[in-house]
Amino acid sequence: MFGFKEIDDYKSASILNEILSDNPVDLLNILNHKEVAVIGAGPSLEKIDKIREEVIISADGATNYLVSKGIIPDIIVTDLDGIETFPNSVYVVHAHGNNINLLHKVYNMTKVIGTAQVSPFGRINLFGGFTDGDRAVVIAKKFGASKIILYGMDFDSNLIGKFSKPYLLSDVPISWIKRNKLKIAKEIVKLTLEQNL
Ligand SMILES: Nc1ncnc2c1ncn2[C@@H]1O[C@H](COP(=O)(O)OP(=O)(O)OP(=O)(O)O)[C@@H](O)[C@H]1O
Ligand SMILES: Nc1nc2c(c(=O)[nH]1)N=C(CO)CN2
Ligand SMILES: [Mg+2]
Repeated sequence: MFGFKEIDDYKSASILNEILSDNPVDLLNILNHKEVAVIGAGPSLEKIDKIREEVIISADGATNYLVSKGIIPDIIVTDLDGIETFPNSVYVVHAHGNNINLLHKVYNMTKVIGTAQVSPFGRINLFGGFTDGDRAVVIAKKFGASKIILYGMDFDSNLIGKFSKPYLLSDVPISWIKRNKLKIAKEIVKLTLEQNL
């Protein structure tokens, strides 16, 4: 559907594997039995009033807005094209065929877990999920969150939120690719939140 090339996904994952050091981050310790807020970069992001949950996970571009408001996420899930500020959070960095040129951003991070959409190897994990937002939900669920609350997750919107990419000055009409990415994200979030594991 999107024309992503598996060989490029492997290339990106291999480079990330080389960049990462053995630096175990215990996601279970952060997330198990916790109430978790997952923050996306939809247009409603700027309307967030208060985040009451114990743990905050931001999805890529949403991080820039949160940090500008003085909110430092505990965990940042990113494919590197939205994030432009690097607080001392735990990062879950996703390598794929279209972000090889952005992997240098990992040098700005100290606590990093690598993921990719290929079979796991070395320091590369495969937790599931597709976009940064739904992967954040999958991770929260996998590592034992007791409750997951979504903010800025506007899957049916006709707009891409302006914090999605650093170069956007306002919300913009949704592209074909983003609409279809959000469709997949919505389905994964629904199925993940329905799970009673
Ligand atoms: N209307 C929306 N616009 C942008 N993001 C949205 C929207 N609704 C929900 N989101 C969620 O917010 C997350 C963070 O947004 P961002 O655009 O930075 O994500 P991304 O997954 O890195 O996307 P991309 O593939 O464009 O790099 C998305 O992954 C998505 O799950
Ligand atoms: N190669 C490639 N893989 C992806 C991409 C992408 O843009 N390129 N976007 C994703 C969800 O945002 C998930 N996976
Ligand atoms: Mg991104």
